[in-house]
Amino acid sequence: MAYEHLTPPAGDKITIKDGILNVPDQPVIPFIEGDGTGPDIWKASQKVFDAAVEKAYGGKRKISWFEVLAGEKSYDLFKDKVSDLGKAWLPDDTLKAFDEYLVGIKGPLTTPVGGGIRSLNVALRQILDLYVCLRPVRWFEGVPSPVKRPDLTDMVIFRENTEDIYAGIEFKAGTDEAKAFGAFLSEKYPALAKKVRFPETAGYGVKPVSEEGTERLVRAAIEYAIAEGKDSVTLVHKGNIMKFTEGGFRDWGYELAKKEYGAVELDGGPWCKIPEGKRGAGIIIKDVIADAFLQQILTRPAEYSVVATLNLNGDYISDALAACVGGIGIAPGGNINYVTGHAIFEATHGTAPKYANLDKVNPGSVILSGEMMLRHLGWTEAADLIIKGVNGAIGSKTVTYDFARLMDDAKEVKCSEFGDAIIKAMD
Ligand SMILES: NC(=O)C1=CN([C@@H]2O[C@H](COP(=O)(O)OP(=O)(O)OC[C@H]3O[C@@H](n4cnc5c(N)ncnc54)[C@H](OP(=O)(O)O)[C@@H]3O)[C@@H](O)[C@H]2O)C=CC1
Ligand SMILES: O=C(O)CCC(=O)C(=O)O
Ligand SMILES: [Mg+2]
Repeated sequence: MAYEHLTPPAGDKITIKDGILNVPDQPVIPFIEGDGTGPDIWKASQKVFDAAVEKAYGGKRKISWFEVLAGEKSYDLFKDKVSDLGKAWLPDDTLKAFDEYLVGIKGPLTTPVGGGIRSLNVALRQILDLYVCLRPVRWFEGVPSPVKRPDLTDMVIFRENTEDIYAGIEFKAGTDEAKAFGAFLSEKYPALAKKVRFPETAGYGVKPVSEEGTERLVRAAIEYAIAEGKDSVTLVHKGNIMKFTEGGFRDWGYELAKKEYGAVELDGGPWCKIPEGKRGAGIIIKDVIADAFLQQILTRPAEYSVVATLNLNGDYISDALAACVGGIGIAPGGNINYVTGHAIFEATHGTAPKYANLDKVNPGSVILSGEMMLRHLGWTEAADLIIKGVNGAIGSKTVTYDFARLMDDAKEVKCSEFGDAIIKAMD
């Protein structure tokens, strides 16, 4: 099927075979600029990516950027041209491009609170089945932080990205759907229906969490720990209260570690360890209840390394951990399906609308998301240059407002200037 409104640029497709990506020298990479501060951030970031690739490969490799639309820019363009407004927010062309070219990157997209459209960010993850939301959290020397030892925080979050209460199965209070759901409960499960304190005015949410969904997420986390030489994978859940969803996540996670990696219980369990002679020998699989985890990331961060968790917990944990190492101005991520090869890299933060078009915010999260993307593609030299550039810019205290307000003697620069400082520091 041809594109309806888009024309792809010259370049080649990234493909996957037996789980290994094949990356041409001029890959077409679709991107969404994003809403709010997205355009400012994207402009600064793209310049950094191109500079890093040019410097690393001297013209032998080059990204062929393919702008695809979603969010407000798309809606404004297509709202009068389509009968289904959902397709104005997220056109089929955009989905086709991410599907066809496998790996892409995006800026943040707005989601209204309460009513209005459901999250386009979540829709992209669900439609492309990007089951891992990978969010590394590390401290860059010199970044101001509210904790005493930010250097002790070095974690990688594997957030399940397709299930949980986050999937958006909800019934609004007072609607026929909510009434039907309440009636179904009363009829089939009268004891449970009694637990709904105010049935006449209750809205409902459904929280699907499956064995398959848990297994593929936990498998990805353990594989990462093996590949990167990490010593533990921690399952973070609220399984004491939500026994068959969050508790299921914990139990299925441990079972997978035993079944596929031969992990054996330590001191009667449930913690377990992959024994000598097996792939991943020495890795400990442990678990912690989510509320305790949120205080321990402040009090004992060094005890955690790879973290596997459910969708909503992962959302909260991402921002909390990002704050420990300097805030969401510098918190990258990637949404990945390791089987099909589909991936969309994106920052942890949102559109920060009050700063839109001021050329003010920190582009660091999208720049580091691009760094993750380049590393994911095997373009390690370009990725390393971005890290060198970020370290150099921060080291010289040339930073955006979010860092500058917490640093002594910093030179506050604009979003675009921070990108330029990163490029300069690549030399
Ligand atoms: N994946 C995505 O596309 C995401 C989209 N969203 C959406 O974004 C919208 C706004 O959400 P909101 O809750 O305000 O969260 P945001 O992450 O957009 O912003 C919250 C605050 O975080 C700080 N911040 C955010 N981005 C940056 C940056 N690049 N540099 C420096 N500081 C930054 C600012 O703090 P300060 O005020 O202290 O300067 C900002 O006010 C919502 O519609 C939400 O749904 C949210 C998260 C992810
Ligand atoms: O989709 C959104 O608007 C918010 C998503 C979010 O906060 C996240 O994925 O971290
Ligand atoms: Mg979030």
